Amino acid sequence: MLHPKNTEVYFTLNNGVRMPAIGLGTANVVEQIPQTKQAVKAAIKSGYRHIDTAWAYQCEDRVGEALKELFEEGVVKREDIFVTTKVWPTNWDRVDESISRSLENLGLDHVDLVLQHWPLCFNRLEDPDGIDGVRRNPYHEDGSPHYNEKGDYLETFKTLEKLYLAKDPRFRAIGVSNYPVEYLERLLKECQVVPAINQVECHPHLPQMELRDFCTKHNIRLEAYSPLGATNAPLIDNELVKKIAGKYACSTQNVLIAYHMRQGVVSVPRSVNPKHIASNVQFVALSKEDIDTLNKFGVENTKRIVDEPFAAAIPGFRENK
Ligand SMILES: NC(=O)C1=CN([C@@H]2O[C@H](COP(=O)(O)OP(=O)(O)OC[C@H]3O[C@@H](n4cnc5c(N)ncnc54)[C@H](O)[C@@H]3O)[C@@H](O)[C@H]2O)C=CC1
Ligand SMILES: O=C1O[C@H](CO)[C@@H](O)[C@@H]1O
Repeated sequence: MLHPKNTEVYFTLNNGVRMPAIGLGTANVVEQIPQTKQAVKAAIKSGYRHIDTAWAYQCEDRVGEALKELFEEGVVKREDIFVTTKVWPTNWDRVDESISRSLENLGLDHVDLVLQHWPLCFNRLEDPDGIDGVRRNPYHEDGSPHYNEKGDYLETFKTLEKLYLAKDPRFRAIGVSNYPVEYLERLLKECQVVPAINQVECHPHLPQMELRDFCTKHNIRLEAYSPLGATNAPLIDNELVKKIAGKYACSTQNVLIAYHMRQGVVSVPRSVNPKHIASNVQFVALSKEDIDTLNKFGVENTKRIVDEPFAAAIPGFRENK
């Protein structure tokens, strides 16, 4: 064993910022949103130094309450933790306002990383039950996504880039999420700043081999969302993962997280259960041979688990790529 805990592993981003290799995911299902505060407190007390959140998760205020108490209790200092937030497609042309709103929710003067959440532009439909009065996932009556047809998804990153180059003190790094290779190619042609991160669904059923190679070549760090297979963690019952976990006498959850850690990929498992949060930090020295076996399994059994109908416009999202 090289490291006693996953929480002690850090990766360096392309602008020199150090990012903890594991973070707590906070895209909690609606009923669990009220548990976000205790989950963040449990995570930090278990050694996590990285929280992945977003305006769209409707829990930034609860993350903020937890952090405020942790700072007041002297458990951690602001500079010891890494906080990510994201700009949702309804805010695609309101990047500046979205960042300010997230900081207000979080009660922080800066986050460490801002991601463009999806390469999509949504129309803003007023909805008193939405977030800040706007529907999160807007659809037409016929069920098709309410895209802003005049919008260009790259505008969001271009605005982030402009703020970053102007040394906006509200964040330390910028990146993207859910960008396929084709979109990254366009971004690299039209922008000067290379995104520090591309956060995408990634696990042994979706190893993202082509995207991973592209990101490595261009110094974009891959970050895995849904590392356990999303809600109810279906991948913890995967037979191959169970077999590998048996070899290391560890849990399947630990194999699923080590799969990323050992490949230089950041991961952000979500839980509101303090025992699960604490157990997810056990480091496993997964061998190259076992990683290759898991990658081969994924190439042969590719399956995207997070299926958002609004993602249909993005290449690859409906072809399990
Ligand atoms: N950029 C994007 O578009 C997206 C980002 N994300 C981010 O990634 C994070 C993680 O992905 P998720 O889809 O939330 O799913 P996940 O793959 O982290 O799995 C969450 C499920 O695993 C369960 N779980 C966690 N630890 C466990 C353990 N030790 N034993 C048993 N069950 C356990 C949780 O109770 C929950 O049901 C999100 O919370 C969010 O922060 C997620 C989806 C999309
Ligand atoms: O980050 C996100 O989480 C939700 C649920 O998986 C998804 O819509 C979004 O991209």
